[in-house]
Amino acid sequence: MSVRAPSRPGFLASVASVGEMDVALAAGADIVDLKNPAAGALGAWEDGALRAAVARWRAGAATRADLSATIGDHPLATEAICAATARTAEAGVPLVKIGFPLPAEAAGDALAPVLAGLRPLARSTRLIAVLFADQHPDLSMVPLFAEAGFHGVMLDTADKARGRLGAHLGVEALAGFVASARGLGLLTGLAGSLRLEDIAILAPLGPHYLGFRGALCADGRTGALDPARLAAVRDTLRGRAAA
Ligand SMILES: O=C[C@H](O)COP(=O)(O)O
Repeated sequence: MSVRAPSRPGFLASVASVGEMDVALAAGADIVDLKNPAAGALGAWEDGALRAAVARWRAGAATRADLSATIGDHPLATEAICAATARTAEAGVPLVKIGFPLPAEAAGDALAPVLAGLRPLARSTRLIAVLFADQHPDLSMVPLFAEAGFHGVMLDTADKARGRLGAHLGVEALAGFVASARGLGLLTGLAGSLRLEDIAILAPLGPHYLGFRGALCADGRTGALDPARLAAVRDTLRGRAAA
């Protein structure tokens, strides 16, 4: 599966409710990401809300925005990850984001059964692996996700109190991650308490999208979305392309 290289990074906005989904769509987000920030880095929505959001998104099919959802924070255990992924996919979410706590010191063997369990789901739903920059991730494992049929891979941070993406991985490491994932035909994303000023640093690395939550809220990532902040991120991303 190959993913076209971007002329500019797209705008992923994480939203906590159907109302916020509407706000993000109106603001021109490229991917609206259903996530419960109060329940953790990759906090999941309840089934009913997921299905309502999917129905609303489908009804507004004129929008070119894509729809993703996170499955919740889970340990690297096959049963828990596969069940949560299946639940999210069955709700009709087209892009499902799955967190993999993959510290470099962890045995690669721990990943194999999880990927084997997810492989059938990857045939019908676009799966995105999320690695956590603040957990010393083993980025050499990225090809394993491509081999398992994943659509994409992204970096985020697990502990939002421990600084932004750039506090954990330098530009060189991030550039290497993006280049190697793109080379494998994967959709690539970067996130992790990003602020407006991170866009100028990260956009030139060529990720397909940059993901935001905290920077879009007036009172922190568990607060409400602020349309003015959404517009500022959108405009900065677009201005970058025009430059
Ligand atoms: O997927 C993107 C995340 O929701 C980013 O959240 P954050 O900006 O609060 O780290």
